[in-house]
Amino acid sequence: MSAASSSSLPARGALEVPSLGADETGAAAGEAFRRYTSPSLRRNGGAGVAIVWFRNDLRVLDNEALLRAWAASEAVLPVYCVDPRIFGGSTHYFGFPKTGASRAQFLIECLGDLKHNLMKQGLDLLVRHGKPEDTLPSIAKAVNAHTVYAHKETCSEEVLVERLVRKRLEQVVIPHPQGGASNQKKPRNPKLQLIWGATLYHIDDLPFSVDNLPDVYTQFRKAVESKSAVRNCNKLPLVLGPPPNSGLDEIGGWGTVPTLESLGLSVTKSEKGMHFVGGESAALGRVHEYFWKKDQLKVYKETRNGMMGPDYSTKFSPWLASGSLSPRYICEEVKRYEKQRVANDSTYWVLFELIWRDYFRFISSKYGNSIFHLGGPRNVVSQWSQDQALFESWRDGRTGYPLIDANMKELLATGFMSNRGRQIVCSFLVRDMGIDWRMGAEWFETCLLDYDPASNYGNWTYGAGVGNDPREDRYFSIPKQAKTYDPDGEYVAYWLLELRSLAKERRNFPGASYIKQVVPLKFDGGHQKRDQQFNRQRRPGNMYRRQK
Ligand SMILES: Cc1cc2nc3c(=O)[nH]c(=O)nc-3n(C[C@H](O)[C@H](O)[C@H](O)COP(=O)(O)OP(=O)(O)OC[C@H]3O[C@@H](n4cnc5c(N)ncnc54)[C@H](O)[C@@H]3O)c2cc1C
Ligand SMILES: Nc1ncnc2c1ncn2[C@@H]1O[C@H](COP(=O)(O)OP(=O)(O)OP(=O)(O)O)[C@@H](O)[C@H]1O
Repeated sequence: MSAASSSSLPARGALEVPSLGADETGAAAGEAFRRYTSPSLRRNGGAGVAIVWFRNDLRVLDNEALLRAWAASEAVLPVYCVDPRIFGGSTHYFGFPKTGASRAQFLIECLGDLKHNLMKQGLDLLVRHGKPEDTLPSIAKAVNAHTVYAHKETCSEEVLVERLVRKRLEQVVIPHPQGGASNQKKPRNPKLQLIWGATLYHIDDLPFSVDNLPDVYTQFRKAVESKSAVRNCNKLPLVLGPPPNSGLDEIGGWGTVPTLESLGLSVTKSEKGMHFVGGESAALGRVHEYFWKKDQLKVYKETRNGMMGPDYSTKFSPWLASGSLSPRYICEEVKRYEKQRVANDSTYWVLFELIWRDYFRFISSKYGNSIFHLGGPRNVVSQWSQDQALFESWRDGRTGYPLIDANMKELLATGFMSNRGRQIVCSFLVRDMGIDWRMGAEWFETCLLDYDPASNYGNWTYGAGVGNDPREDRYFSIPKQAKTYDPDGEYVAYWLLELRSLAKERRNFPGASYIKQVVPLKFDGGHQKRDQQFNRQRRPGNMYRRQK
């Protein structure tokens, strides 16, 4: 399938995703909220104050932590901690910025929109700069919160923070709220209540324990599709307010959503490509735009391997990663579309891809830190280089291969790259350059708007041939990929101006008209045969050995 036509991106100026504008976006979000509001929902005897600690779940719709807090209390306090480890820290091995400026900007927009949507529900968002384990206990003490509700994460950095928050909350003492049974009225500690909510399929509904998760994706998918059901989205009451009426002044009021400058970051808005608008409203707007307005869902499977413009794929990933969009909401919209318009392979395929996302999330739980280690979950031993000059030529889009360079420039300029592009640049870095795959993964961690540890490291370990599934060990031939997915060189000429004047068939093969190639390709002709030969050579026991 070739890439979408260049007419889908203007030659100058970035295209907003969604491209609806504020009014239409607001209307689409409002309509979604109306559909999911149930006026008959009532608090069920809740007492006292509950805190919602927002993490990667920056939404109001289908946010179970928020709803559980509402049901269990008389007043809800939503809190977000601007964690210096996330906004100021570095990646683990190679010290790149933990969160690049583009993603920070996207998250700031998510927070602004979350605050807005919470206010519409009679609440607000308390924003604090600091580590959750330092800030949440003092907030809990000030408002006498009996519980902190939050979504459960799976990777060790986030799990460590959960552990620290729990421990520090145990050191806080609060009085018991009025009205409980008399034997429960002694002072107590706020509890941390963690809720599973990032995946399409709930972890409790899997037909196996996470430790017994199949290592082959297809087995996982078939099992959940046949034996599990996706839960319904949680309905919202008419209002979620009020917030607590005392204690907030003591801790300095609601605080403000940070700006890029306040985080010591700056970003130059790209003149090209896509500009993603952060926030739950934009996310709901994008679902409306892609499914209903542009009616793209029915052709998704045919277009999804494209590289140009907003509509070859859903572009839901940045909102899914920040939690501004619930995968269950997407699923319900797919079902609604299938009823009202058409059901075909394409409508199903979006769910197929969302199951990949689930799969990597569960894999991160099963395999723990090994998804971040050089040998990956299978502990594969191999020779890797950390050649800085080669890595930088990849990072900056100066390899001499237009398809690689265009993709890397898109990533740098916009924080996004297509799935096709990601597979190609990953294969090039690890197979043709022989560079330590973690350098690539960490650079993606810095740049991607949709960075998600499980999906990023899961896909990189697959691409590097060290993933949990030994059969996933593929070499992507650059000439073959260029001919198939960018036959007229539209994509490379969009990102590399110097190629525009060349004949279409030469843009991906410019020879001396373009910069010198930094490495030869492992295989550059007779692609099919060579690809297979390469894969055979890399099987364990030859280039790869398994560690005993
Ligand atoms: C090396 C590499 C690194 C990646 N890093 C990330 C990452 O950090 N975060 C991330 O969300 N995705 C990552 N992906 C997966 C995939 O490239 C993106 O999810 C996808 O390109 C996002 O665009 P989209 O929303 O238009 O996807 P669509 O094609 O519209 O797919 C719909 C949704 O399905 C999910 N999905 C699709 N493909 C995958 C996949 N291979 N793995 C997991 N989920 C998938 C995503 O949530 C996506 O939004 C990576 C892929 C590779 C090869
Ligand atoms: N959310 C995350 N994003 C990126 N990396 C993560 C995340 N969670 C955990 N990691 C990585 O998991 C690894 C955990 O490191 P840690 O030192 O705790 O354990 P380890 O297994 O001994 O690893 P190492 O020996 O490589 O340091 C690190 O590579 C860390 O960066």
